[in-house]
Amino acid sequence: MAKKGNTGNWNATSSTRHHTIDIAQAGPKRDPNTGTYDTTQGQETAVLVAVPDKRQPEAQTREYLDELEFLAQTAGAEVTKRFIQRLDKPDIRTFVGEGKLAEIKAFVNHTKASMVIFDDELSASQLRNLEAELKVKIVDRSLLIIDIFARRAKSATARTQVELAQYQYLLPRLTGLWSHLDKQRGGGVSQRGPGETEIETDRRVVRERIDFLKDRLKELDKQSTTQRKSRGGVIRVALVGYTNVGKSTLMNLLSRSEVFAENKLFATVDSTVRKVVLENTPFLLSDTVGFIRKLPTRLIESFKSTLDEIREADLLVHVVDISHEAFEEHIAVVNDTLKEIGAAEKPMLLVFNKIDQYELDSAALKKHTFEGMNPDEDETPRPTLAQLQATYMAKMHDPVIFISAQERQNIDQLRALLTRHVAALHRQRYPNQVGEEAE
Ligand SMILES: Nc1nc2c(ncn2[C@@H]2O[C@H](COP(=O)(O)OP(=O)(O)OP(=O)(O)O)[C@@H](O)[C@H]2O)c(=O)[nH]1
Ligand SMILES: [Mg+2]
Repeated sequence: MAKKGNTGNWNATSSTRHHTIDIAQAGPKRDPNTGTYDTTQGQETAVLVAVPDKRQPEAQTREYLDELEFLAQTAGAEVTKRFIQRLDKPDIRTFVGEGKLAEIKAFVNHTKASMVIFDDELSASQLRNLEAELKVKIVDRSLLIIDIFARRAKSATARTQVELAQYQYLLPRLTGLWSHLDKQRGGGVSQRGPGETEIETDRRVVRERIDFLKDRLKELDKQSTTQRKSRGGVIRVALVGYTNVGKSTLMNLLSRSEVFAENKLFATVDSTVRKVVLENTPFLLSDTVGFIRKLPTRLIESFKSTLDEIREADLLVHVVDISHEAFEEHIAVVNDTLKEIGAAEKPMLLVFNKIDQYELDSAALKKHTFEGMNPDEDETPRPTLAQLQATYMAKMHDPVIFISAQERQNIDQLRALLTRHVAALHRQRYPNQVGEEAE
C-alpha cells in the first residue's frame, strides 16, 4: 500500500534555498547554514479569507475553504479561523471591505496568528495594503500552491520550474513584497546600476534570473527530449487527475514501484515513468503532478516540461476520487486544464477510485440520518454506488471503471481494460507486427 504520513520535509534544496519565497518566514526560523527549519518553536497559525460572490451556494463556499485549509495544512500551517465576506467583487484596495478588515485585524492581533491566506490571487497593491494594515504575512492562493510545489520538487527540472514560477509571481509584486532580494543581490548599493532606483534594480535582478531559468529549462528539456526519444515507439500512458485522488497509489499498484503517495495535496510534483508489461504488452506509465482549481497559469507554464509527459501520451488514465463531494467539479477542472495544455483530444479511460471510502461515507451518513441527528428533508439522498456507476457508464463517452486502489477492488478489471486499450493502440501503430512485441 501507499506510504502515508508526514515526511517532515522542511529542507530547502541548495539551489533554491536563497530564492524561495517561503510562506513560513514568520514562523519557524530557518537556519541560514543548513536551510532547515526549527519546528520546535511551535506551529504556524493561519486565518483564511474568502470573498465569494453573492450567488455562490454556501456548500460550495465551504468546500472551497476546506480545500484552502487542506492546502494550508500541507504547507505546515494550522488554520484557526475562516472569514467570509460576500461581495459582488473584491475590494480593489484591500480585497475585503473596511469593516471585515477591522474584524480580521482584531482577530489576528488577539490570537497572534502568523499569516492570513486569501483564496484568490491578490494584486501588488492589495498585498501591500493588507500587509501594512494587518502586519502579518499575507499569502494568496497562488503563492500557497507555489510554496507547496517548492517543498516537493526534487528533480533538477521540477526545482527549476518552481523557481521560475516563484520569480514570475514575484516580478509584478516587487513593490508589495518582502525585501528579501537584498540578500540575493549580495547586498548593498554597489550592485545598483547607474541611475537605478532600488525597485528597478530588484526588477532587473528578477528578470535576469527568469531569463537564466528559462535557458536552463531549455537545456534540461533538450536532455529529456533525447531521453524520451530513446524510449522508442513504446505506447505511453499517463495518469492524470485532480490532486490527492490516488494517482501515485495506482501507479505503484500497476507498476509494482514505490512512488511517494500520501494524504496531502501535491504529494507528486516530479513526474515518474515506469515500464509496465501487461499480458505481453509493454507500455510506459507516467505518474505526474495533480491539478487543482485556480491553478496559477504561470505555474502551468513553468511546468511545461513536466506536462509534456501528458501532452505526449498516447492514452490518458483520468483518475477521479469518487468519495470527494466535489468530484464532478474536479473532473471539469481536469478536463479544462487538459484543454489548456492541448491534451484534451487524447483517448481517455475514466477511473473512479476510492469506492471503499464512498461506501464508508454513505454508511456513516445513513447512520447519522437514522439516528435523527441530521433530519434534513430537503437534502437529496446520496446515490448508491450502483446508481452512480449506471449514471456514469451511460453518460461518459470514455470507458469508465470503478475501483479502490487501496483495497485492491476491481484492479484485475482495470488491468484488463488497460491492456485492451494499449494493445489496440499498439496494433494501430504497428499494423504489420501482429503477435510480435515491438520495442
Ligand atoms: N480510501 C482510499 N484511499 C485511497 C485510495 N487510493 C488512494 N488513497 C489515499 O489517498 C491519498 C492520496 O493518494 P496519492 O496516491 O498520493 O494521490 P495522488 O493523486 O498521487 O496525489 P498528488 O500526487 O498529491 O496529486 C493517500 O492517502 C492514499 O493512501 C482508495 O482507493 N481508497
Ligand atoms: Mg501523486
